[in-house]
Amino acid sequence: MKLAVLGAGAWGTALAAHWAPHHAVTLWARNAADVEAMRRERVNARYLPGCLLPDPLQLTTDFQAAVAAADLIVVAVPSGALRPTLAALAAHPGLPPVLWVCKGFEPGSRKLPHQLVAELLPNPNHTGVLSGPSFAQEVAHGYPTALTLAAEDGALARRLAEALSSPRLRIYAHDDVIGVELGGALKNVMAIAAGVCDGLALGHNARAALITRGLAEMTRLGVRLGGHFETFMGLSGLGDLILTTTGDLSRNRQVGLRLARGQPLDTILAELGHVAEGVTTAREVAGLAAELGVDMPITRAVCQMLFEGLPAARAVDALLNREIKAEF
Ligand SMILES: NC(=O)C1=CN([C@@H]2O[C@H](COP(=O)(O)OP(=O)(O)OC[C@H]3O[C@@H](n4cnc5c(N)ncnc54)[C@H](O)[C@@H]3O)[C@@H](O)[C@H]2O)C=CC1
Ligand SMILES: O=C(CO)COP(=O)(O)O
Repeated sequence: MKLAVLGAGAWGTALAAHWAPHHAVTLWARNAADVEAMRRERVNARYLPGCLLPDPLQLTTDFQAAVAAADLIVVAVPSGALRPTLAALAAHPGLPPVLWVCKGFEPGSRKLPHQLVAELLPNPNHTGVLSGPSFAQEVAHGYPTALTLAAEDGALARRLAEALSSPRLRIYAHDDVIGVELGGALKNVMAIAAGVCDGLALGHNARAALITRGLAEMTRLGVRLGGHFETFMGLSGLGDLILTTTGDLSRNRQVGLRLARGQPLDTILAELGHVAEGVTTAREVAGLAAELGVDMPITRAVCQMLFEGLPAARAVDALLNREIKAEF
């Protein structure tokens, strides 16, 4: 298969490097100097240091050429950059199937990726989402990983899951696009909360409680928005929640760990040097939940810490001392 991976951050680079031995892969980046450096050094020093880029992997800044040659497009830019990337794709005649891998809402519009795809692409039926527990560094190094690929068209999901799986990357097919997208977006907010929990050294009990109640909160909103309950128990829900609430490679968890130390958000994001989708997603989700009357106390607490300067310890006290209620 001829793949064009659009976006050369940590995740786009890792996927392109992983697939390069199995497919003809071109990785597109918008920055010419970055592409030049990657060609020369065979490493993406800024976003994925320490992972060698396989020789067959092609690197380009020529968007049109990358798209024209592809029979599958994988959009790997953050949610905030999805709209312009889809708009550029939409101008292209005879577009092949398109997958996206971002995990978040469009900042400001409260829209999920599939809603932007429906708005902008001529053939939204020919599209899908790839998500699940997958740190870029581990995929790039060939560590075993399992993902979910969801498309409205079940046959397309199955065909692409088979084509993109490798001996170290097992991809399951699914048809619940909304549920898969929501799991990936909402777990980022919970990863921030878990970072706070561990940054304050609140113990294993607290973290287990947070993960469990976080899953309840994700599922409550997710089902209300049309996702299937069982999707939240799968790889793209619980799987990714476990990974990013416990794994220090998670940038969202890192945001929480630093919030617990009292660092201001601007400093945290500047030092991170990568996107942490949970920050914008928390704001979008809190607004959406309030509008729909869905109770999301952990998300609210994350927003108060991120945007209203609520000290982490006070947010924890407030969460623990809410009115007692039934678990289910
Ligand atoms: N890093 C990871 O382990 C994983 C990340 N993801 C998701 O993948 C998406 C991308 O994440 P990362 O690659 O890790 O982010 P990153 O912060 O490592 O890199 C972001 C990349 O997007 C590029 N970019 C930003 N705006 C752009 C635009 N308008 N046009 C073209 N390129 C643009 C940047 O130049 C940079 O190369 C996020 O939604 C993230 O949640 C999903 C699974 C794993
Ligand atoms: O989504 C991810 C792994 O599945 C990566 O999480 P972070 O964006 O928090 O690093």
